[in-house]
Amino acid sequence: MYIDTIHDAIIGGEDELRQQLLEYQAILDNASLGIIFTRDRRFRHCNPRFSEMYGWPGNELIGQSTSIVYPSEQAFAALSSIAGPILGSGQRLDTELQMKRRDGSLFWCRMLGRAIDPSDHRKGTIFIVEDITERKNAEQALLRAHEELERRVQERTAELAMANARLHAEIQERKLAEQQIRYLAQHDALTGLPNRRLMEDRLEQAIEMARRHQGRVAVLFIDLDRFKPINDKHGHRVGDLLLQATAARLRKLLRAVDTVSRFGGDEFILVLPEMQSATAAVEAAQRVQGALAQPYFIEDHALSVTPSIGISLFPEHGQDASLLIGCADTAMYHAKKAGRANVQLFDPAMKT
Ligand SMILES: Nc1nc2c(ncn2[C@@H]2O[C@H](COP(=O)(O)OP(=O)(O)OP(=O)(O)O)[C@@H](O)[C@H]2O)c(=O)[nH]1
Repeated sequence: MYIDTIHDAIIGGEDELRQQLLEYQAILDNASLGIIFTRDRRFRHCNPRFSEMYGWPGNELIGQSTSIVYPSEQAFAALSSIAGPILGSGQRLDTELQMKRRDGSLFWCRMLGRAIDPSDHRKGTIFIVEDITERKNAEQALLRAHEELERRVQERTAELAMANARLHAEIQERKLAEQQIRYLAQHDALTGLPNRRLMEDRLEQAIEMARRHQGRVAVLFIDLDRFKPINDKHGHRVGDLLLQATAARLRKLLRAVDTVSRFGGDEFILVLPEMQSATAAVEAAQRVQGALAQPYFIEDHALSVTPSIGISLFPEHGQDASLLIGCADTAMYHAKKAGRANVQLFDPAMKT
């Protein structure tokens, strides 16, 4: 069909020119890319591949406005505003855009354009068009797959962060539980004071330290006098409150290095490291006695209870915790025998 046009265009019938035109025509007819010539934004010429790509058979596009293959007037205007300056300056237009087939369906194109003579736009423009729908679809599928992957990674990261937070919380809970168990194993439930086991540990440590520095440790064994009648008269509950109040008073008297513990029942043991002398230990015991002898006001009852206190000293009375506790107990027993409410320093003669 294009052959006729070329025949018409050949004036003079020079064989060489005719041959050249036939060759160009063959290129256009067989190109796998769509090729068009436009002038004044109208189709002047389009090759079979272009007609096939856009669904316009034969010469139907020739003479029509090029806007007919754009999805909308706006899309056409947008492309024109980009293409105008590029083509006018002699550069090659290279763009990707959606175009419209005759049946209204859209497809993706790569469009290359160049003015035939940039200095004279009336000479028209040549456009080469490639259908890149498959590549675009593949790109979009890849993009969607990438987005999906990104979403899953984020989801998984969030899940892991939550699992991590749960794990941390569990570890924290377990640590707290362990701390609580350790605390309960080392403290007296009623008064919150260190229990016998913890006191013995601390006493061993104090002995070790004193041994290294040629120091002295005092052990004060305190037993409340006639505590049983308070229980009997006011009830066990008041007795408990009195034991708690006693513990609070003892705590107040002590230095940071000292340990006050509940040994059991109405018995308390004080471990006083860094003791200068036996006299200093006796004075400390007397201060304890004075503080405990003050009346207690518990649930409208004014209660008085005195302590009997026995003292032993490291290194004079024993080399380990159990010996020192035994000596302090013996001294306390002597305080009871001496009429209660007094302080006794251990003397080996007490054991005989
Ligand atoms: N309320 C209360 N009483 C307790 C607790 N533990 C032991 N007791 C009581 O404390 C009393 C201790 O009595 P003892 O030390 O033997 O005798 P006491 O009456 O203090 O007399 P002396 O020590 O000889 O002066 C007993 O009646 C125990 O039942 C406790 O946790 N709470």
